[in-house]
Amino acid sequence: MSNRTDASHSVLLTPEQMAAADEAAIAAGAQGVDLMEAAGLAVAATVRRHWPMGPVTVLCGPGNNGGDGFVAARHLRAWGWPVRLGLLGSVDRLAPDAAHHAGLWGDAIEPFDSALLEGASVVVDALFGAGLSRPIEGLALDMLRDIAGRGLPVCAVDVPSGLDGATGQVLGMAAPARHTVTFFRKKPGHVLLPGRQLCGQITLADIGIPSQVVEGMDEIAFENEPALWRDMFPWPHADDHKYARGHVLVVGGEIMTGAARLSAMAAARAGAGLVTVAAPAPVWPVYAAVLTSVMVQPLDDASNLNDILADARKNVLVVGPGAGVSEATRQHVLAALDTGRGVVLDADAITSFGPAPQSLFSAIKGPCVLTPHEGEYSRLFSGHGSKLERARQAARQSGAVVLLKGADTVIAAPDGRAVINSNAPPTLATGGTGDVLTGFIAGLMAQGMAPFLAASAGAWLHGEAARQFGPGLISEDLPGMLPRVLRRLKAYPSTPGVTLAVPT
Ligand SMILES: NC(=O)C1=CN([C@@H]2O[C@H](COP(=O)(O)OP(=O)(O)OC[C@H]3O[C@@H](n4cnc5c(N)ncnc54)[C@H](O)[C@@H]3O)[C@@H](O)[C@H]2O)[C@@H](O)CC1
Ligand SMILES: Nc1ncnc2c1ncn2[C@@H]1O[C@H](COP(=O)(O)OP(=O)(O)O)[C@@H](O)[C@H]1O
Ligand SMILES: [K+]
Repeated sequence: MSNRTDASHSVLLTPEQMAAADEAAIAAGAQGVDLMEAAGLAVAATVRRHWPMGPVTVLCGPGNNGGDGFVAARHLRAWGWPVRLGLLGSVDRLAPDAAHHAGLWGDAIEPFDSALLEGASVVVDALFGAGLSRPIEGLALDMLRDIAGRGLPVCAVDVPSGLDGATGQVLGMAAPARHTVTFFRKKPGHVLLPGRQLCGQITLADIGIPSQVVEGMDEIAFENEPALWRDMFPWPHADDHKYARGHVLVVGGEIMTGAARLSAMAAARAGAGLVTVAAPAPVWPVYAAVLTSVMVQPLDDASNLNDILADARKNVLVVGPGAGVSEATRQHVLAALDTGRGVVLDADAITSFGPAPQSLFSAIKGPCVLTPHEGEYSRLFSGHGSKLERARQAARQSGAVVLLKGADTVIAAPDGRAVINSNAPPTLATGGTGDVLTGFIAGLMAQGMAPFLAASAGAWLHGEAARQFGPGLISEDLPGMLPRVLRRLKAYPSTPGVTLAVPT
């Protein structure tokens, strides 16, 4: 079993990449039947660890996922468990590795119908793996519905059958599992929704595939964790002064003044040396009255924004939170992008370009992060496929790092690097938390962190701050939680291995 001490375990392989990993392992001398033996043993061990001994029903499919089921059944039987096994299809049509293990099982194979579920205290779902090619139908569909309808506890092999390992979407039907055992590396579908919720607790089993088989694979995605970016995190140095830690400028709005203030406070907590809000002149006193460490400069019109931007030490510019959807916001965005400095665009800055996305994309030349939620995404982009693919397409198209928000936030860079964030609790579904995330990212970029790393780190810190706060969260609570989260981050062991930085 993996103990996750190495960042390479946050690699997510698509089913195609996993098949390539299997092939590479076999080309390097591993035997398919041995990989299957290790996989099925890991499943049996997971059942034994999490359930008291009792009647278990193993449901085997026609492919290699079913092969793992035969192995698991054999081990559980050897450990004294009462095991019933049903096969979808016939033994003589099994692929060679699965047929080998069906032979070793050498016990009754029952007809594939609901009688198999009678009296079962746990069901091992070894029908289909992560690479499912078409929607579940027929007998398999009936069986999965029956399992779900009875509320039987399930231990899934690789994925709950019906879950598409590439996208996290359900093809036809999937019965929710309490535990899912997957092999070598997780797949995007284990982390993206709704997949993540269907898997229950995930065990990542080492089945003897050497980790080097991943080297050289293109377009690998990662599950977000500190090991990926912690070594590039901008901790303050002994000889730093405030200007060395960057200066974030947040362009504030006239009506929704809270949003920019949340971003500003968040940028300051993330460690920016200085934070300024450029506040529309009529509401300048509103901002000034409640901000203390954050400075406030009055903003009259676009030309005045250029005056404010003339100070090149303002190295990261935030536009969008509470900005209003308007021509003025569009102009502020273009002025910010024109500086070539770091820019984080959120909310109204994104929506303001809904009618003319290309005019935004052509203006993006420097380091830039776009942080759309799904609604904002669909105003700028027409990407299709999984959330991972849609974020990647948007990053390629815009030339910016795109952070596509939600419970399974995806961060993608124009060069194809991608991270899926999995630590965000649903208490974040409350107004203003996105403004805070924008500020975290800007604050990290101001201290020199590259946009993709800052967005990945920002999303993790955001989720962690919410998690540690617990129930009752409102967005104002998040910046104040950051010191505690940063203390924890600092204590994280340094893990050489995979990082998100572009190799130089
Ligand atoms: N050497 C290997 O390749 C290893 C594979 N392992 C297991 O192998 C699995 C992958 O094996 P496979 O590629 O055979 O995939 P599956 O076991 O998912 O089976 C695919 C088979 O199911 C059929 N099928 C697909 N969708 C269907 C549908 N909706 N309705 C009916 N039939 C459908 C396909 O035509 C094909 O025959 C992994 O999930 C894992 O459990 C493990 O044993 C580890 C080693
Ligand atoms: N159900 C959820 N689980 C986890 N995180 C969530 C959930 N819903 C929203 N979030 C997170 O909360 C934040 C909301 O941001 P956003 O939609 O921009 O709201 P606002 O504009 O009010 O700040 C994002 O970081 C998003 O990923
Ligand atoms: K399965």
